[in-house]
Amino acid sequence: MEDFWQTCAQTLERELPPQQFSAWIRPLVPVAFDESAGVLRVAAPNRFKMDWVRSNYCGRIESIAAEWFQRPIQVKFELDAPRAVEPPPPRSQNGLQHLQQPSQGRGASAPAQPRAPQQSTYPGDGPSYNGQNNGSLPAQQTGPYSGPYTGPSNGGAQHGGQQGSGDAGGARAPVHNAKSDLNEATGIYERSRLNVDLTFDNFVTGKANQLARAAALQVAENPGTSYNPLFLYGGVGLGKTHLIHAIGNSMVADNSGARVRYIHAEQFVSDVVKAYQRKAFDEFKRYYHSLDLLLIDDIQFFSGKNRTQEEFFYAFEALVSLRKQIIITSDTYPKELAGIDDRLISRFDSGLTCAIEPPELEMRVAILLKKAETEGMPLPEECAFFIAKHLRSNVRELEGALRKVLAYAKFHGRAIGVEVCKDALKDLLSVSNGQITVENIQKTVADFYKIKVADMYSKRRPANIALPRQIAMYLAKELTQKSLPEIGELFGGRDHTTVLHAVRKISEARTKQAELNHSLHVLEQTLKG
Ligand SMILES: Nc1ncnc2c1ncn2[C@@H]1O[C@H](COP(=O)(O)OP(=O)(O)OP(=O)(O)O)[C@@H](O)[C@H]1O
Repeated sequence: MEDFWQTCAQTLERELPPQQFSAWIRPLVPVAFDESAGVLRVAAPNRFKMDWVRSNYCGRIESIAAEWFQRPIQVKFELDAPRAVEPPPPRSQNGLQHLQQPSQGRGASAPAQPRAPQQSTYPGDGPSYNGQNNGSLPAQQTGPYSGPYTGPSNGGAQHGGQQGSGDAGGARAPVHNAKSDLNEATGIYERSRLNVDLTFDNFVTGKANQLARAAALQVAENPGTSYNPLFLYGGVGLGKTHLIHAIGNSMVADNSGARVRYIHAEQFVSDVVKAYQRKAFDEFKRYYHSLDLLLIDDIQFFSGKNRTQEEFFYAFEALVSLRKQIIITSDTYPKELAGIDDRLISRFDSGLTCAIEPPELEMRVAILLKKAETEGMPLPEECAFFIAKHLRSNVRELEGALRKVLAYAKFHGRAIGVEVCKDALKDLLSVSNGQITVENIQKTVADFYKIKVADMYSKRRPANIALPRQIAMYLAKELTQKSLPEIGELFGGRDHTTVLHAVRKISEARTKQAELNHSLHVLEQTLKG
């Protein structure tokens, strides 16, 4: 594995600009290689990097691995290093009321003078800005916070594969003249961190996301006036990030002068940390409060970060009062967010909150067909159905599977058909089929609702048992290949109509009850490991 990783790293080092290689590939550590399953596990130092690397480099690493091992290899990313620590709120625990003055305590050890965060361990650490600070230059600080807001911080956005990044979150501070250079040299996409590839045009719509898409379009057409904030939530890989980039791209297309900024919440935390280190909150505010559109992704990362929440609160108030648009994504709906101040939660709730659900079969098929077409390798419909039937959880997983099938067919010189899909996805399919059994579901749901597993088969019908049992039946139908009678049998010999009733009831209820839907997401993710 080490030999492979060395070769892989060398290959990528040759292929990528040095900043990208240092920022994204160098920090990766191979963890284990499961020879029989053909699965290589690789650790990334934080979630932001993990997601980025997964979205942008996974395919390439897998193809290098396929060449090296002479067979398809699946690369799985996982988290490695501890999370960042943000500065304390200025004076009190309850955060939002107290703005300026960094506090004492841990913060007291922060530098008295602004300095370049060269030793930064914050999660948003990224590469230097588009090669302008390539590491050979000494990091200099011209003003307390001159970098990120003229040449914005690395927000984790994806610019058509051209990863730009700023100093906030970067391993180094901007060079002395970065401000003027960046103003001239960087275009709108570098400033906004928008990914030009994520648009409304290539966002496939279905029941699962039509409301969210309609709201997003409405907001893109009438920013600041229709729904403010727009709060989109849903499980991993369901298209939240795609949709908010689409809004940003649409707004920029309509008005190239619009001040748009996409930022991942972890990066915002990192910006707060830097503003604190450099005593540069004025500049921080000037930048964030002057945007026309702020797109902030995965707000759940603000959990427990009081100072960040406070700064965000002020940015929020400033922008909304100026009728500037804010769009937020999260893995859950506002009231369910843990460790977030109530005042923020009530503000998140004050605009429009929309869920994005896992895609239904037809939508999964449509997504696969569209993605394959974009790749220039049309996929026969029966293959799209085959993949979509077996992989149900999210779009990212579908994309990964499609990449595998296309690479496998190319590598083995075979025409794409269901047999190729079966071979290419063998490991993936056997893992997911093997893991999720009805027994597994019964146990997981019973644990989740704190009832006995035996209640899954019993005839008892109090509500606190009946509902989890119906949920378990629903999940059994969704996540296994069992028929309704088979499921009924495994639930204490119940009739298939009882199972059908449960499946219909839960699938309808989850579209209306956000809390239930969230619990189902958690259960689905748990079961899928
Ligand atoms: N409806 C869709 N149509 C086309 N592509 C989609 C759709 N939904 C998601 N995708 C693609 O799936 C991938 C994952 O989507 P995205 O990153 O937007 O998910 P997310 O909900 O933000 O996930 P996370 O919570 O993990 O950040 C992206 O490549 C995105 O383009």
